[in-house]
Amino acid sequence: MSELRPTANSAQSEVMTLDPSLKTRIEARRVTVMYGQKAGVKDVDMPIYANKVTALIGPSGCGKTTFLRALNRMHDLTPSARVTGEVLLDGINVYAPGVDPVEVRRKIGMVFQKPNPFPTLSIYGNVVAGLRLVGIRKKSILDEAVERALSQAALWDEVKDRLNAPSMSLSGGQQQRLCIARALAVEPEVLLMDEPTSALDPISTQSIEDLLNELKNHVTIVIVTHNMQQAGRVSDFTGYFLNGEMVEFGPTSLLFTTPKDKRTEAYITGRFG
Ligand SMILES: Nc1ncnc2c1ncn2[C@@H]1O[C@H](COP(=O)(O)OP(=O)(O)OP(=O)(O)O)[C@@H](O)[C@H]1O
Repeated sequence: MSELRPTANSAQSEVMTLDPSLKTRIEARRVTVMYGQKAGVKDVDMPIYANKVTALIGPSGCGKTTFLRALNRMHDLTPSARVTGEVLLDGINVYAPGVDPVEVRRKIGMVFQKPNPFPTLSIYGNVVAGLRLVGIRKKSILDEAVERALSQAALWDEVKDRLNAPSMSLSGGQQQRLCIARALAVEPEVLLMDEPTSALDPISTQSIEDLLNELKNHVTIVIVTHNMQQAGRVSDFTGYFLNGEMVEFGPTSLLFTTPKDKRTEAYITGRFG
């Protein structure tokens, strides 16, 4: 049955016929993540296009987060997890011997479900944390990075007069935008977002959703969401996962209106999941 599997190549060539200007930033090839004897995701092929938002959707436990974390080697930090297959970032396999996982995570940053600013650091201190870690000390460079990253995260105007205030003095939505600014400060190429609005109120959710549309001018975005309406609002491409497999991938507008697979159709019409 493997010839029926939606491969990155088949999905890719079809999508690129629709828009030949698309540039592939990441290509996942046969990515499998095992937790002990159990597969979290199996043989996933998927293209991630540059400066687009790609949503990963599917019912709880289908492997969305597992796949997302495979993209920037986050599973290296989970002793029970083992990843096989390839993740090509601009053509280079991030799992190849000699590739530094810390550098991979600088290029492919991550924002988590719950806002997690460093609680003992100020707003400014949070944004520059990654830059300080790599030895950048010059105040003018750090100041510039703070203004740029906070502006990109649509937080600058709200905090520019209190950059030294504790990060925990911000609202939940502002804390999440601070975490986005922290991730952007090191100028990643890709930003992975794992249900970034699930802990936020509707107004903060909307401000993050509005932000994504602007952010994709600077960075490629992959977002896990269990909210199909959100995927429809924010994403250009969508991958539908079920039982650890990627069932279907395509432009969001097509996948939501004319899904090719009966299982995708059942999910998006609410008959399942
Ligand atoms: N650290 C782990 N150890 C063992 N099994 C795990 C681990 N993390 C996830 N799993 C299993 O892998 C499968 C996929 O989980 P995953 O969290 O990726 O799904 P998900 O689609 O993101 O779910 P949700 O929408 O509920 O967050 C599930 O069966 C889950 O129980």
